[in-house]
Amino acid sequence: MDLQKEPAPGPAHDTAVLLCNLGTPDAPTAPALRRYLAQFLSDPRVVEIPRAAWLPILHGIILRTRPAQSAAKYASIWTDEGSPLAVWTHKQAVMLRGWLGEAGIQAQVLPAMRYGQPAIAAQLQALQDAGVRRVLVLPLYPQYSATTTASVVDAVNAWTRDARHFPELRFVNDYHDHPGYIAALAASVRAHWRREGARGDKLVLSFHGIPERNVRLGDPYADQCRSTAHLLAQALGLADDEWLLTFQSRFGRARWLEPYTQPTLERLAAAGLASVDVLCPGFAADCLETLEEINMEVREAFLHAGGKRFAYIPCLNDNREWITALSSIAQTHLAGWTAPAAKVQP
Ligand SMILES: C=CC1=C(C)c2cc3[nH]c(cc4nc(cc5[nH]c(cc1n2)c(C)c5CCC(=O)O)C(CCC(=O)O)=C4C)c(C)c3C=C
Ligand SMILES: [Fe+2]
Ligand SMILES: [Fe+2]
Repeated sequence: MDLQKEPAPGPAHDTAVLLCNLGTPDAPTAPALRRYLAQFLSDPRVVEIPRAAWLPILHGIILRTRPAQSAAKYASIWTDEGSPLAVWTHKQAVMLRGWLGEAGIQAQVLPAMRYGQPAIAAQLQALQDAGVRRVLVLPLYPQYSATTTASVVDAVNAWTRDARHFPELRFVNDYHDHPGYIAALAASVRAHWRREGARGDKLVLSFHGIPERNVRLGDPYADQCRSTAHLLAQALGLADDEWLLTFQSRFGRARWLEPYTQPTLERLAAAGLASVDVLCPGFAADCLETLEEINMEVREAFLHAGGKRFAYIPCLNDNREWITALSSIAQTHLAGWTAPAAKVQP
């Protein structure tokens, strides 16, 4: 699938939604990973270490070893259509366009990636060239973090800095407590329980981590993850000892948000916890961090430590209730741009 060109632009509309996700390598190979990780890890929003100290470590150490290791992990989740993150984001853009159309809102919806392709700048340029005058930037991060959401805003601003006349812009900061998002998560957990015919002893809600220092400096991410987790547990009617919030994907040696997913599950398994259901509510689409890290690495660690049953609940992906929520989030932010013109009294 050519993600750069899809979905087809369709009839011209002057309003658009840019559906932004993190991005993914072009291929599960070491050279592709080197390009992707070089862009990703040199973003000052992602690694907040002074450039002069960080860039020699990045280029001298990390980019010599990590690309091959990460490529092998990506190879284990790659599909005929490409990287799951790209495939799902693309599908979400197509569906959102259809859902908005059903609601009487004619807007183009394009997927865009913060790192890799299709780049945010290229998609904004394509919209501008197609005559779009208003763009809603919707990052697919339910919880705001400077490492992710603000970095998308930076990429948009880098493009506007070079443009003489750019479209009117709006941004969605987060949707961590949006009732439609929480309801879609709850429905997906209930559907999983029904499919399995059983519930685990605990529902584990694993969010991507960030450095603990970022939170101390004012990043609202951790609070928003806790808020999402509580709202979801409440929607499912879970008692406090029936669920658990953890943070995954630690990078480097600094302290990140705790409790860490894998060590926590290993400790609980060793202490006799037999069965878990695991959901990653902070990821709008399945990707390396969910399919490989959680459903392969953490699964194996849990079972190895004595756990008996590890059931992974997929991300919202193309779930219809979720696309309805996404459409509602978009509509709220499009208000006034796409509403039918008000009748002017003579
Ligand atoms: C180095 C620091 C990193 C921070 C901070 C970080 C925050 C963060 N990331 C996501 C979502 C995703 N991250 C993904 C992969 C990934 N993340 C990091 C590092 C940091 N992330 C790396 C180096 C990688 C690449 C893979 C690897 O080599 O380990 C992905 C998956 C992308 C895919 O192609 O499937 C997602 C999604 C969030 C939400 C977040 C902060 C809130
Ligand atoms: Fe990450
Ligand atoms: Fe990871």
